[in-house]
Amino acid sequence: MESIGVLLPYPTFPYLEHQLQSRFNLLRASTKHAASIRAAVVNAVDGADANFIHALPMLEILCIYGVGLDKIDLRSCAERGIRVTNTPDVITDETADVAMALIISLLRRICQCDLYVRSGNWKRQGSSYPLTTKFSGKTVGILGLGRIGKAVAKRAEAFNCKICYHSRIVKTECGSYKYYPSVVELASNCDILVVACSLTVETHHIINREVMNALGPKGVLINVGRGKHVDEAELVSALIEGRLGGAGLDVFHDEPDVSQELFGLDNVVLLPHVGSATVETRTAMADLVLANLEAHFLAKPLVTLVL
Ligand SMILES: O=CC(=O)O
Repeated sequence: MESIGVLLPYPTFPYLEHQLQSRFNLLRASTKHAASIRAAVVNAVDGADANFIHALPMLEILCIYGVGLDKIDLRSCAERGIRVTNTPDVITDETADVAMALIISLLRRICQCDLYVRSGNWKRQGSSYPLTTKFSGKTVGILGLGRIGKAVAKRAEAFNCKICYHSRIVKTECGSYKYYPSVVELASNCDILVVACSLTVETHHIINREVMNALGPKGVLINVGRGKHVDEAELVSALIEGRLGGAGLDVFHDEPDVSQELFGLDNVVLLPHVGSATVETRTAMADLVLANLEAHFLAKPLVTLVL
């Protein structure tokens, strides 16, 4: 397959780059080589818009190194008969782990406690750190009970939490979790609201002022989905005004730009979109990309087909 042109438009995980380089004719820019590019590998954050796809007249397959489809112009792909794959399942555990880390960091003030020790304040002040908030036994509300949502629920169950959710459809296989027909009702009935749904026109800014007010001054919002699920300006106001207890965020509205006001707040934990960012998971994601590419060019069934 060394002669097959595969476009990688931006640097990525070195293992993936290396593997692509050794198996295909790896190309870095579409401009000069458009006519020889038969496959492209993109990530879920930068995506592939209509211009990107139209610039590649010979494109047969678009492999997403990630799961989110919100930055992929699926319509252009469908119109052109371009096949699309992503990397589900292998990222589920990591992303759910990060949701748990955000919850515990926020409630138990892990980042502040760490600073308390490092700064010497523990020794200087000779007093114990102020009391924090218990996680075990709380009610966790999950928005989107897909793969990641279910993995969060499973972990929270191990902490003796009660689980409730809102999804487009009732998940009959999760009968022990309480379903709420609206996000506001879900937010009114949980202590911790975890956003784990995909970003679509319907879920854009689904976490709005009303939802934040329903979650309330003791409630916390955790976002491991997409920044655009949350009205970030409203989030800043809710946190500053004390209408919302706290937020743990792995994703932001216009990342890597983060609302500056969040930096000054003590009731937030901010992560640089690292839900799936471990060596193990990124390797598994890369292997899925490679497996899909090879399957396509060997005319075998794709492993994780989107389109
Ligand atoms: O956010 C990451 C992804 O969609 O894979």
